Amino acid sequence: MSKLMVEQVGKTFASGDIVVEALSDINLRIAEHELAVIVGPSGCGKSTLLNIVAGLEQADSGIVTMNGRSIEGPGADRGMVFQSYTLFPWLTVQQNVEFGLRIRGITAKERQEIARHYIDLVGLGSFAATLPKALSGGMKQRVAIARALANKPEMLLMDEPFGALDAQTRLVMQELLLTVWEQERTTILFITHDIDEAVLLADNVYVMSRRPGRIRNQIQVSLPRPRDHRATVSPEFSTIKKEIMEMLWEESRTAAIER
Ligand SMILES: Nc1ncnc2c1ncn2[C@@H]1O[C@H](COP(=O)(O)OP(=O)(O)OP(=O)(O)O)[C@@H](O)[C@H]1O
Repeated sequence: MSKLMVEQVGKTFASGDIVVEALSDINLRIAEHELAVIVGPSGCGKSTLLNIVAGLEQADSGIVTMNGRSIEGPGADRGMVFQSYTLFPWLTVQQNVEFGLRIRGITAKERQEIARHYIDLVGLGSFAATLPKALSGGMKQRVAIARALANKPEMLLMDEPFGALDAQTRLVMQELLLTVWEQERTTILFITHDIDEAVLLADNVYVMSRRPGRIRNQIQVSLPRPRDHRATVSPEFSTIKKEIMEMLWEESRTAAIER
């Protein structure tokens, strides 16, 4: 059984006279422990799909299940990391990471230990007592990842988490995510515009069509693991990247002709 099943999902937004069909007949199956990456033209409905899986939006049609159970709303079983930094500015790194555990009533000792583990895992061991304002963008996203993982989610949902970072930091964060995933093996659904990022991270890249978004292709990335940035110079990497670029280019070109 798939960890996540999205079957024939559709979503239309209507505000006043404006009706936008964001998603149409989306079908997606993500396996347990899979690192799944979604790419697609701008506005094709990637965030809408992720928000439906997160339970923040409701699909108009179709079914979304995790572990065979229907997703009805947000839950601690799905951790989210967004592009924008979402830390509580008045809480230290440690307190931010402990936040969800505190809400769930985990004892002080236990949540300190759990938080410490994840803070160390993302390489922020010496910043536990620091407030977010003293952290760089990359460090804030490390805290966001640690905070999401501390709740031991069944799945991590990541919407362009490195999109606001400079190229160098982004690379460091991609490698960090790969290391974290190798250790924790949490199932990840990750959205990006960056094809290099998609190929470097993914077990499978799901390419969406232009709006209304559908899953156009699934491309398996069988580059050896563990991976780091050196994988990006291999001939296999270039071949997969080219294949995805051509699909996306085709989508953009058709959209331009129809406009
Ligand atoms: N709450 C909303 N109300 C009305 N329209 C919306 C809403 N959310 C999304 N849309 C529309 O649905 C379409 C898909 O948006 P979505 O943000 O999911 O796309 P995306 O692929 O994530 O875009 P991008 O790559 O540019 O971030 C867009 O046309 C957007 O304007």
